[in-house]
Amino acid sequence: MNVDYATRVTETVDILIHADSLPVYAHPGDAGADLCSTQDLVLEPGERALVGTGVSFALPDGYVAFVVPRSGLATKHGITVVNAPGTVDAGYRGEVKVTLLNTDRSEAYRVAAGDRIAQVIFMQVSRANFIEVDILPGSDRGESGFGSTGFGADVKGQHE
Ligand SMILES: O=c1ccn([C@H]2C[C@H](O)[C@@H](COP(=O)(O)OP(=O)(O)OP(=O)(O)O)O2)c(=O)[nH]1
Ligand SMILES: [Mg+2]
Repeated sequence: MNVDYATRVTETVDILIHADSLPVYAHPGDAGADLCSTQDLVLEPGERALVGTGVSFALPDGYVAFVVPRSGLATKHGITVVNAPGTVDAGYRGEVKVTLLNTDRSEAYRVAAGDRIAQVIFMQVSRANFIEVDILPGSDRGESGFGSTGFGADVKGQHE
């Protein structure tokens, strides 16, 4: 099928923001907008730090912002976000901060103010209306989990 990507509509949502510098979508269609550090710091091997971004949001009700690592920093330098995905609640009005961790065993990592340290993804979420029952409905998987289907190419329990 021939899809004309130019005619596809990208859905956007208005996000109220207070920011030193706006998060940046590096390419059209990117899911994540990069967040920048407000501070200079050095992360020694194994060290973590709470890093400011200078950004605060008033998210629409029913939305969440997830703070997630940048793959380049992770792959090249072992820099990740400890609690990924960091959850920014719709009601939170404080500065969005990033708990960076240097997982590298030998190399320190230097962050300069203005560096893009993580990215933020906006998503709609459902809140649960918990309905207590005595017995849960059955399912194929049941209580199997934690590797129950194996790890090779063959999937245990697979059916037509
Ligand atoms: O990576 C993150 C994660 C959270 N937050 C902010 C926004 C979020 O709404 C608030 C609380 O986050 P969370 O609920 O994950 O932390 P908690 O340890 O449960 O704190 P609290 O008791 O305040 O809910 O902290 C960030 O700025 N960055
Ligand atoms: Mg919480």
